[in-house]
Amino acid sequence: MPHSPAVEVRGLVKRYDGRAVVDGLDLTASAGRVTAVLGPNGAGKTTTVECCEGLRAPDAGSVRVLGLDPVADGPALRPRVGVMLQDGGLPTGVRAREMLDHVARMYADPVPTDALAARLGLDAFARTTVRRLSGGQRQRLALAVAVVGRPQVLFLDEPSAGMDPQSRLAVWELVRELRDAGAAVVLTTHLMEEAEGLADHVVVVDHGTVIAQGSVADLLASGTGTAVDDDGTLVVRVSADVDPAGLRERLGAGFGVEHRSASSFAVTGPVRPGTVADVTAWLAERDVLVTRLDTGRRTLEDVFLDLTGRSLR
Ligand SMILES: Nc1ncnc2c1ncn2[C@@H]1O[C@H](COP(=O)(O)OP(=O)(O)OP(=O)(O)O)[C@@H](O)[C@H]1O
Repeated sequence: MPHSPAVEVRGLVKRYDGRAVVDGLDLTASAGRVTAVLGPNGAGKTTTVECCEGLRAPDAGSVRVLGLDPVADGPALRPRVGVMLQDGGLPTGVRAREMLDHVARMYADPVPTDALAARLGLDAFARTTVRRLSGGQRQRLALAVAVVGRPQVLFLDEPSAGMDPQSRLAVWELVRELRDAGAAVVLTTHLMEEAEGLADHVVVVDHGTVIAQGSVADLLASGTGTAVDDDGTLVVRVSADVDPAGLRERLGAGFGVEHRSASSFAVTGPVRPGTVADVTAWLAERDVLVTRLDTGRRTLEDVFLDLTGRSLR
């Protein structure tokens, strides 16, 4: 089997108004693998993917998809590449199912649309025009349109953004199947859970360039944070919102406590069995139930924040 990468980006530069929003970016994606591109808002992910899709021409560097130039060889690539744009990118006056059937007719060997519509739950809004679809429904239709031609390369820009949990699971299952069938899947996402669950290879982009890459396991192992060997993170999910600030005093010096959401907080520091006991006792005194405890394992989100910092873009 030939092993040239399905997508190969070298030294990509894209400027807007003289500002390089993609600045010497390298990216490789292979057949039969899901490559997830992560990065803060404005990092240059969509611009990079749009250059791969032939929607934007690079200012410098090279982009090859299946060995071809996405701009110059667009007509040759179109039947072999599936694209799901961030805003759906579908014409708004067409009914959902007509849209899918119309696109399917353009391919020699499309996926049967009845089955595809059923598994992505399109039947419930088959006769609704794209304009009237909810955000998540539009995303599901856009995904169906992207995959109906059995693409060898599939670009998904934030595929599950705005989707309910049921749809997200259906999308993940479909992406895994396509990957297992040999497609090269490139997806951008802000969902760390999506990257952890789907990606064979993760590329972290910031300020238009790649700042880290590898498998999820590689990235978790290569933690760049300040944690010393002895330190760990205890992520605590709770049944009721609780301000964990007082817990810091209880745990003493060397511990940090971070409120993450209404139902979770994280304790960082030299986490020991006694620490877990202290945390649960402190919560019990407040009549708050622990619904989940994760110990000792940095998450992809921890790594991502270490790499890209905490300032808003
Ligand atoms: N057509 C355009 N004209 C001018 N600036 C643009 C254009 N398209 C994108 N940009 C800018 O390029 C930068 C990168 O945008 P891009 O959409 O690639 O980021 P992203 O990583 O996909 O971000 P997000 O996570 O928010 O989707 C941003 O600062 C954006 O404002």
